[in-house]
Amino acid sequence: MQEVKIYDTTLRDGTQAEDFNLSLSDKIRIALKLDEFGIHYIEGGWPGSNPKDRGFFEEIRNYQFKQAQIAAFGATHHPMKTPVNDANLKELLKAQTPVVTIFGKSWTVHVKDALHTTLERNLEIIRDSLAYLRPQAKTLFYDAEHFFDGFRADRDYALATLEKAVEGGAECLVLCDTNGGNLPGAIREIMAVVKERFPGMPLGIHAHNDADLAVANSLAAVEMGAVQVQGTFNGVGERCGNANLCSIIANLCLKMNVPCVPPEKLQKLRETSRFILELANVPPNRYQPYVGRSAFAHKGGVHISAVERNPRTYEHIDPSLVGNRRRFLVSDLSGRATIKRKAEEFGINLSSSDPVALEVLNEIKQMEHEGFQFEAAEASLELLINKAMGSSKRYFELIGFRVVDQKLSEDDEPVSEATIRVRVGGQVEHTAALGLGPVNALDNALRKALEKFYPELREMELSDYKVRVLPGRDGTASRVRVLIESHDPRGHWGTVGVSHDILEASWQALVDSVNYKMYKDEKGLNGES
Ligand SMILES: CC(=O)SCCNC(=O)CCNC(=O)[C@H](O)C(C)(C)COP(=O)(O)OP(=O)(O)OC[C@H]1O[C@@H](n2cnc3c(N)ncnc32)[C@H](O)[C@@H]1OP(=O)(O)O
Ligand SMILES: CC(=O)C(=O)O
Repeated sequence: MQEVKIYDTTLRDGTQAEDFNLSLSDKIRIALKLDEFGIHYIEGGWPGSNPKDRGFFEEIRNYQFKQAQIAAFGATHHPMKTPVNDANLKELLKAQTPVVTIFGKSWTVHVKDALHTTLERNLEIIRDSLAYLRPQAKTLFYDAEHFFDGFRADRDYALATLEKAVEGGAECLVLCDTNGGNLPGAIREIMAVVKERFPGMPLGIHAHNDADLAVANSLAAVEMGAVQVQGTFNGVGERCGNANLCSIIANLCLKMNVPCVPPEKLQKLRETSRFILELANVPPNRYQPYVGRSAFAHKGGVHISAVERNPRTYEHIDPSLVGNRRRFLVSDLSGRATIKRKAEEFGINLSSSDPVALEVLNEIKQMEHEGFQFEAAEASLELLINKAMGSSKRYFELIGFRVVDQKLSEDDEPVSEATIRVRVGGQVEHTAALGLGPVNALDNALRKALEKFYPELREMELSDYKVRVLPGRDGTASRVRVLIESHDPRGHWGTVGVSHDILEASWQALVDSVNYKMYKDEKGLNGES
């Protein structure tokens, strides 16, 4: 199949997503990352829209790109203006990008109701806008907004808009499913008509995800001969998003054998996806196909037992091809094979026929029934398996703790204070500490008591603390589950506690976290549990 060029619009259409915002320097860093990954075109923004986007185009000129070409995006000229006096078109040229992309109206409803002009005038606008840009634009693309909806409403008119774009000098006609409501069958049928009408003209696709079909529609367009696919990393974009390039690129390379990015770059897919989310401060979707944390996570005991024997039984590709990894989750859906596999991951030799494996399995099932969850608390799980194997070490013993929360008046912030007594070896340590809230006070007091014996605890920090009220009892009498995530310079790990008492649940998770830190340091492990 013919090579498909990937046109990334994360920096433009991506930023039209709710809660997805990028600074100018984020945009530059993402553009460089996309270039490194092997993307062909990077749409940097709309220079006629705002100073940040104009700043982007000024600054990006100072960087050398390996193969990516930067595109500036904008609309055809305003109906009441001519191309020469249209500020938007002028800004597009001032951006001095190797690629200019403009969108125009294909749908009669849009021409009349959104643009407030006549069908005839819109045809002129399209042709004249492109013709004005043509002499100065090295590469000129035309995004036919709402093309599929427009075609269904008035096929001849929609095709006439493309004629005008070709007359104006467009080098690629990018057909857009702007409202994201079309089905792959419609994309195929309409692409077939356009292909016949414009033989030899490169076609592209720009699909939105409102019917959850943007990826399928983009791939259908490629099957019909599209040579350019527009989309965004992680599928961010206006409303429900744009076609997700992570899935499109992986599917083109691994399922359709269509060359798009260099094969060796595919292993950077997950890293690139994460990099962009990190800069936008958006939490990753763990269920995202190919690149999500759960994309190759196996939970059902039957699945794990089979994947152990042959990964192909429950994996559609080798996760390493896209830079992801296989994970085995322990839960009340596990079997002995899961425990054996998990123990192996922790460097513990435990056969699935060993009675300890069954003992651990039953204990986990009982604990999960009580509200524990080990998927995000693998450090607690590792300690539990060690204990069952008789190889756990007790680093300290609690003699007792007391936590006091005092609010002296309505206007005062509450003050939390914890006192704790622990025994380490033969020595008893008695300390007190204040904190921002009772859990923090308890954490501070415990560390203060232990740091004298275990100075490495100073480099450990809690990075996340989550409380979840478990169903079953009413209101404040409910059981709660506390999940704590901790880290040190070498890794991070999760621990869990469950109780009717939020402090007790926090204490359990806290103790596991401290014990795990000392255990992993002793074993020379990096964490990541
Ligand atoms: C399908 C897409 O995703 S297209 C990209 C959408 N992205 C954005 O809108 C983000 C950037 N947009 C902006 O910064 C602003 O909307 C601007 C600068 C472009 C325009 O701002 P304003 O001039 O204040 O207009 P406003 O946003 O209120 O309305 C849009 C204008 O664009 C016009 N317009 C819309 N599409 C087109 C088009 N294809 N060609 C020419 N004009 C168009 C509308 O008719 C309207 O002008 P009017 O009010 O004079 O009739
Ligand atoms: C051009 C564009 O962003 C769209 O039609 O969705």
